[in-house]
Amino acid sequence: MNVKYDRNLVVIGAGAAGLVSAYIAAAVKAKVTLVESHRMGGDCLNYGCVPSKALIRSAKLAQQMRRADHFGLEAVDPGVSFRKVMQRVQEVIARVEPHDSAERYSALGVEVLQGYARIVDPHTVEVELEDGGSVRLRTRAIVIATGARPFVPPLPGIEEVGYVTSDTLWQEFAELERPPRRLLVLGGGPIGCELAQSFARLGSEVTQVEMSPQLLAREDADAAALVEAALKRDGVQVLTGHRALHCLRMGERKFMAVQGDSGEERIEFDALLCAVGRTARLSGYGLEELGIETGRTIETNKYLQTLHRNIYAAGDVAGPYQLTHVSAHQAWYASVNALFGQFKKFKVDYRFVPWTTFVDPEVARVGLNEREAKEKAIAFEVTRFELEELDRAIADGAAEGFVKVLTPPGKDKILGVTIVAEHAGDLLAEFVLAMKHGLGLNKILGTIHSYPTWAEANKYAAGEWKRNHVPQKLLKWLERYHRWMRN
Ligand SMILES: Cc1cc2nc3c(=O)[nH]c(=O)nc-3n(C[C@H](O)[C@H](O)[C@H](O)COP(=O)(O)OP(=O)(O)OC[C@H]3O[C@@H](n4cnc5c(N)ncnc54)[C@H](O)[C@@H]3O)c2cc1C
Ligand SMILES: NC(=O)c1ccc[n+]([C@@H]2O[C@H](COP(=O)([O-])OP(=O)(O)OC[C@H]3O[C@@H](n4cnc5c(N)ncnc54)[C@H](O)[C@@H]3O)[C@@H](O)[C@H]2O)c1
Repeated sequence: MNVKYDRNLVVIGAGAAGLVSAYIAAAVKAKVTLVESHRMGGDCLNYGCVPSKALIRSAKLAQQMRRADHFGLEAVDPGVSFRKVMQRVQEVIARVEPHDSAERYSALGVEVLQGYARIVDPHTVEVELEDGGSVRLRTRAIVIATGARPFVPPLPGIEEVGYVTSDTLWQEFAELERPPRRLLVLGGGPIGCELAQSFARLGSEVTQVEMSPQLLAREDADAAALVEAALKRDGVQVLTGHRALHCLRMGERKFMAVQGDSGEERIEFDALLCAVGRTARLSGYGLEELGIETGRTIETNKYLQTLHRNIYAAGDVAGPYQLTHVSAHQAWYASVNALFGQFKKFKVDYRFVPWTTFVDPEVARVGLNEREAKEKAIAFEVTRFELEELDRAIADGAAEGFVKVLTPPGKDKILGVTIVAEHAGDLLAEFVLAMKHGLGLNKILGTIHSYPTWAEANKYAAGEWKRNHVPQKLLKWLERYHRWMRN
């Protein structure tokens, strides 16, 4: 049978994964349609990375103003107008928006449809258009990039007390002149930590509840301990090892009951922020009807293909990471495999995925940390360089943190790096490049780093490794040689 399609690719969802998938398809001259039901740019631009980083910037400045006396200036009360801070957040979104806009993508050759997409059969996508009516698109391949939404735990009483999530807080708090007086942050992951610190710095009394024994449960204990200390310094009351039980409303007063080692306690709050993870969007657009398997995310093979081999998934809906740059990375595989898979397919490569949590100091990681190396029974050595030794960190008044590198015993190959530092996310890039291209610590040590920069910390970590691995026999021999030269 000779089947004809009107399109090579339909991409559902215009967040990081969908935008990049459509971009690549258009760049290689495929006929591609991108469907978005809500806002172009998805979570990252509208509710995630961009607004949170804009808020973090204002919060950091407020804290620096309070600490100005550490720099020989007069410490001042920043006099926060929260409404203006939130206005700036929206301005930042507006500045970034054109990068993800329908106009830009149309100009790149992508057909952009505003509407809700549903997969009717493996080659047909029906779109309920925003401005009325619907269209049916016949396509060779589909990329599902529908993202994730905040998970709200089914705690008894939570609906009665009310809550915000990363999806709603930007709107709900927009008009507040002051940030909520008592903010309860549920969750000690990246969202909880970034926002708890920011709100504390902007003037809220923040209590953060996390059921794991440490914040940022995926990171090593030494990194998490520095984050906890930093949050506490900013006034956050950190309750790790505490599980939320239920919420309670008494008139205007709102409480959460939490269970810790020392029993149950009640925390009173004015606003509750739920940051206990994000769940993939899996229903309402055809997955069930087509029998596409889902667990926490859409199940795919290593080529990002679903059960139906012409339907691919990328981004938060595919997992296992929930990061913008991983969504973009997966998008390359999904779109290239969808368009050229009949010639060659590529397995998605997760070996060198970096990530940064933008607390102050930042926590950045690539590859293994100690916790994972132990879990996987991988032999490793640890090399640490402390930032209190770094000239630039001292000059900047931020000499707190470390660069920690894991290597196989006796070898300079980099297995993984954790950095806790003011600019950890940027510092990490050198190690990501090194790991990706098989460069060891000797190569980093042999590279000139300008003085005085934060990047020197990477070189000093490599230097630390070298010092610990100088062959002792050779040193003894050199000592004898120099003695002989003196005589
Ligand atoms: C507060 C916060 C801070 C974050 N900070 C960072 C950070 O600093 N760095 C980082 O890397 N990541 C960060 N993230 C995570 C990052 O935002 C996500 O990993 C990323 O946005 C995922 O992109 P995506 O394309 O998979 O999904 P999304 O951005 O969620 O896009 C999916 C899109 O699909 C649309 N859609 C869904 N169903 C349909 C349908 N049936 N028809 C049409 N359209 C549909 C949705 O409307 C949505 O726009 C943060 C997230 C949050 C919440
Ligand atoms: N800088 C970044 O890259 C960045 C920033 C924000 C978000 N993100 C992405 O968004 C994802 C979601 O972030 P998140 O912080 O919402 O989720 P998360 O899953 O990373 O962390 C949620 C935390 O909430 C805790 N928790 C769950 N239920 C609880 C309960 N009932 N009581 C107490 N604690 C409870 C969990 O133990 C966990 O530590 C992240 O995994 C990340 O991929 C990335």
